[in-house]
This record gives sequence, C-alpha cells and structure tokens, in this order.
Amino acid sequence: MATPLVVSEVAKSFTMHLRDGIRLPVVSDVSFSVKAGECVVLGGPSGIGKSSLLKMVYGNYGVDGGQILIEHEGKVIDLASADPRSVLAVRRVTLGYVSQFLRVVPRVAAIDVVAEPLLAGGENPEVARERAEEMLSRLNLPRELWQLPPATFSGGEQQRVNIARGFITNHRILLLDEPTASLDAKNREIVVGMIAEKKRAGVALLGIFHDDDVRTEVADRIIDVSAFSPRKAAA
Ligand SMILES: Nc1ncnc2c1ncn2[C@@H]1O[C@H](COP(=O)(O)OP(=O)(O)OP(=O)(O)O)[C@@H](O)[C@H]1O
Repeated sequence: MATPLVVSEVAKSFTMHLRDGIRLPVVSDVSFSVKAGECVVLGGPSGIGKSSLLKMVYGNYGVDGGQILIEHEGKVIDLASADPRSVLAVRRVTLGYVSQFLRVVPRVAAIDVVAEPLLAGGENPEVARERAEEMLSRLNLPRELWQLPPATFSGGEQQRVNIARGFITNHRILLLDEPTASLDAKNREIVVGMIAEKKRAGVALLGIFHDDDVRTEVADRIIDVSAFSPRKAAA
C-alpha cells in the first residue's frame, strides 16, 4: 500500500477521574495520512495534543472515536479498535516508535536493548548483535558503554540508544517523538541522515520535532494540530 498510515476522524478527550470526572477535550475530527517514503511532522503550540496524537497512533492512548488504519502484513488493521494482541503484533512487525526518553530495563546492556526488537522479530542473535553494534557506532556511542546498562548514561547517550533501538528494524511506519531533543549538532545531523535513509527505503514517518532546522530538513509536510483542537474551535 502506498499509504501505510491513515488517521480518520479521530477524537480524544481525557477524563480526570480524580477531579470529579472533568473531561478535557484534546483533539477532534483528526484526519490525515502518511504515504510510503514521506515524513509528516506534527506542529502547533505546546499542549495542543501532538504527543497525545502520536501515542494514539501507537495504540498507547485509546480514542473516543475514529479509526487508525495501519497496513500490516497485507491487511488493513484499525489500531483504534484492535485487541491488545493485534496491537503488539503490529508493533513487532510494522509500527515502530522512538519516544523522547529511553525506558531502561535494569541490568540489560545497551547493546542488548538495541538488538531486542530484531530478536523479537525472530532475527538470528548474532546478526541482531552485529546490527546493534553498527547502529551504536554510527551514533557515536563510546564502545566502552555498549556492555553497560544505560541507566547511568547521560541524556544524549540514552537518547542515542533509544534511536538505535527504534531505527534498527525495517518497520514500514516509524513514529518519532522529538528524537533529536538531547543531541549535539553532530549527532543531530546523523539522525537527520538516518531519517532520510528511512524515507528512501519507503518508510512512512510521523514525528514531532521542536528544532526548526531539523524540522525543515526532514519534513515533507507539516500538520498544524491546532486545526484539530476543540479549544481553538471554542475560542
Ligand atoms: N495522560 C493524560 N491525562 C490527562 N491529560 C493529558 C494526558 N496527556 C496529555 N494530557 C493533556 O492533553 C493536552 C495535550 O498534551 P500533549 O502532551 O499531547 O501536547 P503537546 O502538543 O505534545 O505539547 P508539548 O509540545 O508541550 O510537548 C495537554 O493539555 C495535557 O495536559
């Protein structure tokens, strides 16, 4: 499919159960799609719902209505209504996510954190490890850190482990939540190059980038999330 990701009429509000069930509308009537080889960036002011939207597309946040259609192994799956087992299968094969912060598992070495998505996809352990080494050296993570758990790494080092883990697979859709936020200029350029490579490989990318230079370099299209904000409509 030339359009691996289609978001159709999605709406979301948060219900604050500890605050008398107050409902906080975040977005409504969100419709857009991301084509293969395209990088679409979610823009708009702080608090408008960019991260929430990304989490909905990944299936971490439920939606109140609408569809999130993902092409997965030749079939179209609506992630908004899929059962948890299907969501996990889609994540294993088709849908990757690089979050802003690495969620470290205690005592797991950086190299194994990076190789894990390939192993989960059934890759040979030696090949997975070699690919992980390639990713970490490309992202300039000092070799002496590879065997250590990333819990004590600096913010930028943790983010590079996270990027290596997110970019190691051949997933057809990749979600990026500020992947360059804690990086220096040199490593930022490396990540920009990795995004360009993914585009050439036909991956559909949807991301949030606060850095204007990075955004200009990677974005084929910017979607202003304020257009979907009920607060704006009410203003
Ligand atoms: N789990 C949650 N429970 C309740 N409210 C939430 C939750 N997650 C987000 N929100 C609220 O939804 C709104 C949108 O937040 P979100 O993080 O999506 O914005 P954003 O556009 O990504 O902002 P920023 O650019 O500052 O990261 C905010 O008002 C936020 O307080």
